[in-house]
Amino acid sequence: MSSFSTPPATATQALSYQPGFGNHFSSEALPGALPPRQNSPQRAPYGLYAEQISGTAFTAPRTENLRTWVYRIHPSAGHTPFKPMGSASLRTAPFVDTPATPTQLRWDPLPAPQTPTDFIEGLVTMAGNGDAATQVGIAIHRYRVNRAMGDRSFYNADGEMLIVPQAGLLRIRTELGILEVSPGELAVIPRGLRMSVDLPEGEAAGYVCENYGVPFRLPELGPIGSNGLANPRDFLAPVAAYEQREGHFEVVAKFQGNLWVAEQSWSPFDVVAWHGTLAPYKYDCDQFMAISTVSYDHPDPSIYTVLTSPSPDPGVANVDFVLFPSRWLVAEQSFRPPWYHRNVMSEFMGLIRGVYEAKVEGFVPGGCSLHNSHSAHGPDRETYEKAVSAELEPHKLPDTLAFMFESRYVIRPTREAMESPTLQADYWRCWSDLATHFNPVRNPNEEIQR
Ligand SMILES: O=C(O)Cc1cc(O)ccc1O
Ligand SMILES: [Fe+2]
Repeated sequence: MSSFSTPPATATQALSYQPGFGNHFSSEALPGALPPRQNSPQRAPYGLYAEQISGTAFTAPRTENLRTWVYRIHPSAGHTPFKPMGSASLRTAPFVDTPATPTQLRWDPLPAPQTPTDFIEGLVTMAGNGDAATQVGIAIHRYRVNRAMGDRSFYNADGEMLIVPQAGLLRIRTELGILEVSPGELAVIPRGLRMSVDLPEGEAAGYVCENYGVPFRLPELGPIGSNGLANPRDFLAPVAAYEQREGHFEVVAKFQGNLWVAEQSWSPFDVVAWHGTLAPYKYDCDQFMAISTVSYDHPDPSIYTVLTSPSPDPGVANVDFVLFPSRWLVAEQSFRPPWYHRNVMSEFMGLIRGVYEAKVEGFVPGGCSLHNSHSAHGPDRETYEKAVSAELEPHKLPDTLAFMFESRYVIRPTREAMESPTLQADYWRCWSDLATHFNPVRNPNEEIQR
């Protein structure tokens, strides 16, 4: 016997969400399913089981503390013992199977899978750093998938998952409710929360940043003030949505770098009500309030930080998630694209749509690039030539959305990424034919009035 409190995965009915970043949310799919004044009453409403899921140590400071109480049909513990399960291309840090190269790297999109492949089977680890065991660093994966997870669910004890779709809608069922996430939006699934990814459009591709460190939060705004960049109210958490379904359900765990699978005879998405601060969420990148110069020069890309996972050193990120959206460029007397640079932090970039402002060609939607600590990079030749001869009128960057995972730790590519046919062998050539303009006897800038 099965019954649904929510429509099945193919339905198109709009979902409800609760707005706000880091709120203490409350949601019940049946009236009165949340105990009115305590977390763990002798008997929970409707005969439900109470269970607490914590995302930080019990004793973490209030401002950082994440935990949620769920009221569910079955407690989560009732599954068979976990058995090891292989994984095709999913890897976990530390990454030591191939030396990290200082060469600039760029990849084409992943090819379409040849066999039915779900979201977990389709994760291909590109690079990462730190060590999942000590909760430091990240792993960066890509996915290209064509099969719904259906009655297979997944939780990741190694880190939270920032999912950045590039193509295809994701319908993510979680214990706390359902998120639908389109290209141009992102989703964050907290460490340990069970989820299942279905594909209403049949296939999907995108990127995942698995964050072993402290959970993503909004960056400080400093002198920007109390508004701007990603505004808290644009983050959306789901509402409680439970399934009461019996059958054969798999729970896949990612634990210390390995996948494990257990079985149970009921859907893990059986939470009827919940309240708390630990919640999955989504964000529409088109809501990002971009701030930049209205006078001169190109600001550091940290001005486009959406979310940050801090490291113990103030201002230095385990990982920042940075967006490069469509926006107006108005800088006067300035070289407007990103400058040439060597960054102590390491930069992994992806492209959702359009053309990235520093690369005329070769960096395509679904592709990615890696410029590691102190590896020199910047605009390709054509971008440079256009930028130095451009009329500096106000100019709107046409529809585009690129992003960067920037980390203080060197981002080591995996052996699979280095041996992949998608690796562009000639990427380095985009800078090799930059012309020399130097002329020691004539400085045309002397003719320009400042
Ligand atoms: O390398 C890149 O393209 C990312 C980047 C963008 C920018 O505007 C300034 C610095 C930077 O690293
Ligand atoms: Fe850069």
